[in-house]
Amino acid sequence: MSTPQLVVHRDKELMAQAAAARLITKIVDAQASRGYASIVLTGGRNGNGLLAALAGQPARDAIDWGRLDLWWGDERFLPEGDPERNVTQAREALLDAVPLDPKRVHAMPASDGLYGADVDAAAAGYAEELARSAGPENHGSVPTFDVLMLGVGPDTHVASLFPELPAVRETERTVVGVHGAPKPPPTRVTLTLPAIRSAREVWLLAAGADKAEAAAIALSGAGEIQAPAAGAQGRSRTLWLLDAAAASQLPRALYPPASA
Ligand SMILES: O=C1O[C@H](COP(=O)(O)O)[C@@H](O)[C@H](O)[C@H]1O
Repeated sequence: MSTPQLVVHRDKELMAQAAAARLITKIVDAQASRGYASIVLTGGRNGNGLLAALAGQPARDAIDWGRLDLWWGDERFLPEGDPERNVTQAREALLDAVPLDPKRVHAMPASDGLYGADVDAAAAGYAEELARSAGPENHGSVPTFDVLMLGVGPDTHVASLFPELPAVRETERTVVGVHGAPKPPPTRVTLTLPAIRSAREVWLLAAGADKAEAAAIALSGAGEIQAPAAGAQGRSRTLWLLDAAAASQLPRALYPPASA
């Protein structure tokens, strides 16, 4: 696993713009080298902020949207089209405005979908969908994600892995149902830490003063059961993208030499 690298931006607007530019470059590079890119989206304020910033960048046209696989790190288990669903918010922020191939947009199941209200069956179904897209080099579990993005909650949760809940302890399955999440809605679907750690690059997005304590805890050697963000690492790179407010409680030793 990779050691976390930090980039601190002046404020959340600049962070969203810079992260969007970084993502465009990653996608274009992956498409140039192997024909397609595979990205995992996150919900929450920072994830949606990045997508909205990307929607406004002229360089978005450099992406071949039809050769982009989109997956989700987690989903709030609600009916299709519910405004609180991460996919609904992502569609509004960006996805409805670009020519994606619908077959490559892998939304997590809704609570009125194929699996009805059975969140554990929905999680198993998404795990199967991931496995079907995996190649031999992936050992049959999940495809190679070029970039997997995660918002960081004020309690250090990432995806729907909340401190101390069973999902963050999962070591075998790639996707699980979450019951009793402390943040509404209580029922969710989430990738597990093993699935997250299969990504080439993991980017953690944290902007705002309410994320400062979480960032400091996760980056100061906390355990992943107590601080799930601490366990989110990519195989090649783990990148924390912060604004100054979210970085304000970091130990000085961690502060990156060049901040923008
Ligand atoms: O509920 C969720 O929260 C986290 C963090 O959201 P934020 O608004 O505090 O940035 C998000 O990453 C996750 O996808 C979402 O389901």
